[in-house]
Amino acid sequence: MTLSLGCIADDYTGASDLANTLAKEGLRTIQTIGIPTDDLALPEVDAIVVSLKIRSIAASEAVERARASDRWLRERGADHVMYKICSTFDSTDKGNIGPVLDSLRADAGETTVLVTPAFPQTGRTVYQGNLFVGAAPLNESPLKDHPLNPMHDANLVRVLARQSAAAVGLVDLAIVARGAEAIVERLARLASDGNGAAITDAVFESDLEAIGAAALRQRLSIGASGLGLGLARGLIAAGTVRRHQRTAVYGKPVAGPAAVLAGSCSQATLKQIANAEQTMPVLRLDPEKLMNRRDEAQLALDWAAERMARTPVIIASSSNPDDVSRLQTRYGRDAVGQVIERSLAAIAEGLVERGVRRLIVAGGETSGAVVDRLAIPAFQLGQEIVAGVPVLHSIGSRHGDMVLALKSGNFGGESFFADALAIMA
Ligand SMILES: Nc1ncnc2c1ncn2[C@@H]1O[C@H](COP(=O)(O)OP(=O)(O)O)[C@@H](O)[C@H]1O
Ligand SMILES: O=C(O)[C@@H](O)C(=O)COP(=O)(O)O
Repeated sequence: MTLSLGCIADDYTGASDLANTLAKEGLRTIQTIGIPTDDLALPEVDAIVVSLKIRSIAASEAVERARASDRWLRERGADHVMYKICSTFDSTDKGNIGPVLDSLRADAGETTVLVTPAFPQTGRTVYQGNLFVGAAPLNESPLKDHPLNPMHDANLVRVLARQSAAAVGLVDLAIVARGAEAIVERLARLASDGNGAAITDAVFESDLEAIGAAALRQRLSIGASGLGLGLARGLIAAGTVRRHQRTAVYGKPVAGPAAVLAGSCSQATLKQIANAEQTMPVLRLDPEKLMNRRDEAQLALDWAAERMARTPVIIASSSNPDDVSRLQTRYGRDAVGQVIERSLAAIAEGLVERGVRRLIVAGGETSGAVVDRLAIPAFQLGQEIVAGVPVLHSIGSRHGDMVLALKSGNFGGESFFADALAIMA
């Protein structure tokens, strides 16, 4: 297999979002969980998205895993590697976007790396280096209350400069609007001024096409699904890849009960849970008890077992920002995140042992914990449910065929869970 595009995603929902975009644009794409083992049979593809869970771990470890994935992808022919970050630039002043960028840039021998989290389909746009979520600047959006990486600054030139060892410049919209050559010239100028990265404005798909064409002149780029769209269109326009009709895998219907697990505390997910509560049973886990009682997961499984032969069930730890911050003050941010992720992963395993084969997970870190516990090695792309969230068909799962949807906390409308379950039926 010779890859035309290699991708490394810093979380699993982000990986499925990017893989969905690449597949929609005509690239044969699969999502792997980490670097696949040699014995995993993979179909012939144009692009692989290696999913890592490195958004909120120690920067040194994130760097090590990203570099290993980069080497693996390049050994399989990928000339260009895209590092997929969140469209809301989820990170802290310690990283991990900056440290990973610095190390992948050095490995690729690049001077100034193009960076853009724009994803207009989901309302993420960048202007003068400032990230907007819909109409709100990032720091006024619900991301200001994220449990692990609250975002308090919309100016990404500043945000990235705090994380990266190198200086950070800007390719503004006026330059992007002039097309790929103008972007390349601006990057060269930024390089000669000593910048290691360039936040790049983008508002419309045409901006992303110019950005994709410019990025392909280099060996590395960093961004969200919008950049993936630009790279895919650039590869096809250049004749490097033949556009394949999107062949969403429909597969054999997967029988058995369906369940939803939610660990995201985003406003979108909170609304989706409230909406679903009108039509299906929802168990709201008590986060305080999860922190203290070992049998909480077992109680949740008993609750689910009584219901799931008749109806899909939802089990959620999600709380509003005030409750999240109270719990974190008491137990510490990292401890809370890890304990709750572990509990939801244990519940996922118990549900699958009891026959669940269709599973929706809300939350990136939560999805990582669940998929790791289920030890699913890779996914083929199925139908798109909403922008950024595809149906995923397991490859090589020890539980037999499974169908999953890994939903970014922030994605999807209020009826997402019912809509997704209908498509996954
Ligand atoms: N009630 C809660 N209080 C505090 N933290 C929580 C609660 N429920 C879940 N969490 C943690 O919040 C984090 C949510 O992150 P994630 O799953 O990535 O969601 P999102 O996609 O919205 O970013 C996880 O680490 C999860 O364990
Ligand atoms: O780019 C995005 O917004 C998503 O693909 C993404 O990375 C999701 O992260 P979570 O919100 O943590 O699920």
